[in-house]
Amino acid sequence: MAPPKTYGDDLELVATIQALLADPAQRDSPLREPLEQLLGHFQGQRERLERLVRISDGYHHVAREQRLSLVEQYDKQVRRLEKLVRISDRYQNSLRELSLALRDAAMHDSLTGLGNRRYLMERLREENDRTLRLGRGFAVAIMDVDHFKLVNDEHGHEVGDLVLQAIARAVETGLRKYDHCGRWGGEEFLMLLPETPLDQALVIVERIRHAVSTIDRVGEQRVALTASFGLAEHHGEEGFSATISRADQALYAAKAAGRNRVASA
Ligand SMILES: Nc1nc2c(ncn2[C@@H]2O[C@H](COP(=O)(O)OP(=O)(O)OP(=O)(O)O)[C@@H](O)[C@H]2O)c(=O)[nH]1
Repeated sequence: MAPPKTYGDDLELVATIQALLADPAQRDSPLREPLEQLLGHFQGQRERLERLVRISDGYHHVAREQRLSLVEQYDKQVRRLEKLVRISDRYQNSLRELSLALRDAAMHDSLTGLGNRRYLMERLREENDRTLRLGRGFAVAIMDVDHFKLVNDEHGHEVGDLVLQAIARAVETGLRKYDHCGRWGGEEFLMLLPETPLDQALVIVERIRHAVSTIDRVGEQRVALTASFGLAEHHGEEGFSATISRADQALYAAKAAGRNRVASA
């Protein structure tokens, strides 16, 4: 089988025809006219082919430009996205910090820095769940400053505030590191002693009662302070509200019995 014709073969043929037409010996040849037509046809084809090549080159050029600009656009978008991610990360971090600060503020008493009632309720729920799971009880003590109204009346509200802060420090210092304490309201504080039977809790609460009674000065002001305590041990079979009620009743009993003492229920 003959090999396929190439463009080079065609050029050779064109050169042969041109040589024939240029040959003076062939001037009167009867083939001259068809050869001239063939040459014209070849030249027409060649021009068409060159036009096609130019168009194709142009098309490739445009496609290449478009491809480059697409790559650039893509890179730009990626950089923009990376920037957005960085901004969003920073934004989320500050939101997280803000929400932690808000949570902290919502859980703490601003005067004493201790946990507030909401904080204490969370700890009570946790300890209550632990008791239900593991069967270990906990003790609750409620402390109320004795005749605190007199402190305010005699020394003013500001000194009253300082007294509450000093008492908060005495309570914190007297507790173990795994105990919880907070301001239950006004001049009342609540202590939560995990996994502590009543007799052990009594020793700890007595220590705090004594510490409060030794506060004799806040700032420049001399003061005489005592506090009364109601203590109750929580058992799995009762809700923690019932334990708090019992501690409250014991506190009233301590007040009624003359204050500056611990009563247990
Ligand atoms: N300075 C100050 N006083 C407070 C604060 N919260 C409550 N109090 C005061 O605490 C006093 C509590 O008085 P009472 O409930 O009558 O009790 P008490 O004088 O402590 O007497 P007993 O509890 O019976 O020993 C009130 O005068 C309140 O105004 C506070 O944040 N700062």
